[in-house]
Amino acid sequence: MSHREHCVHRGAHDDLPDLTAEGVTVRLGDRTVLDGVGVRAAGGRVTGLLGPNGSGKTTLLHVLAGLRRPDAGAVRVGSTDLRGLGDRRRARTVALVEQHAATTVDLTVREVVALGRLPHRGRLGGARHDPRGDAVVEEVLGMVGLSDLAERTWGTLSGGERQRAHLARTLAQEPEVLLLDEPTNHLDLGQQLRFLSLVRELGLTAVAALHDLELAAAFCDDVVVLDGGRVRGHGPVGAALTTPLLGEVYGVEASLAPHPRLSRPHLVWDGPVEAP
Ligand SMILES: Nc1ncnc2c1ncn2[C@@H]1O[C@H](COP(=O)(O)OP(=O)(O)OP(=O)(O)O)[C@@H](O)[C@H]1O
Repeated sequence: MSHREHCVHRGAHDDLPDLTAEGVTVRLGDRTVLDGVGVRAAGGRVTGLLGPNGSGKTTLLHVLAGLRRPDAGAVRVGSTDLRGLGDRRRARTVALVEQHAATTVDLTVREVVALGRLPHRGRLGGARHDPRGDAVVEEVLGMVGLSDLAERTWGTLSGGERQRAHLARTLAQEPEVLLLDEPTNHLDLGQQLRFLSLVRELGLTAVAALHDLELAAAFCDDVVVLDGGRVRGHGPVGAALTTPLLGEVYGVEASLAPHPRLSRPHLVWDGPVEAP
């Protein structure tokens, strides 16, 4: 059963919602970190959030997740404004796999993943009530390939296993939109490819901040390129990642070329842009 099918709040024939941000501005101290950012992450597609260090990716993800209130602008999932949702409803709508999520080392993997069920727990006669909780936890552990490690304590996991456990905890929330902040940091190449393949297979509306443009070209349907808190490029990978844009934003001579064997683009770079 796919993750999409087991989400009871979504009918089998419903389209997945778009995530849209309009005019999002965030000021921190005397700096404008996001400046009128407009983004549309299309339902069921994987959108890469790109941009150099400090361009505003993490700040935008926090706004998209409803964890940071922007100074101006709004975020919607479908037609629902995130500002109108309480914490529990919001957590069932949009969920973020954070870059440096802290976790208590003594918890087992299963207990960590079960934390994702908190927004689904109601109260029945004073007791916590989540009739589907155990089944969902088992299912998402299986999806990320951690069923065999479910009883291991957090402190004993490798970096790649922790990334997958964080993803499983987020999937246990059963969000409609999945946000990921640098999910492949610290993973070896094989783990990077498996992790992003898994994200694609989920079929959710997903937004992933990525530094690796080759991974973005390979796994994303669309990209948003931020620079200095503004959107510099937005659209399908092949149309958005142009040589002039890569030169202006990243200061590199690079272009997308057809992959020699696969029907997808890959990134070819020559080096830094020559100084004029
Ligand atoms: N509390 C703060 N006060 C002032 N400036 C801040 C604060 N937090 C972040 N910033 C600045 O906001 C800008 C955007 O930061 P953000 O972490 O969103 O960028 P990023 O694109 O995710 O960066 P990286 O790729 O390096 O992780 C940076 O210049 C950062 O220094």
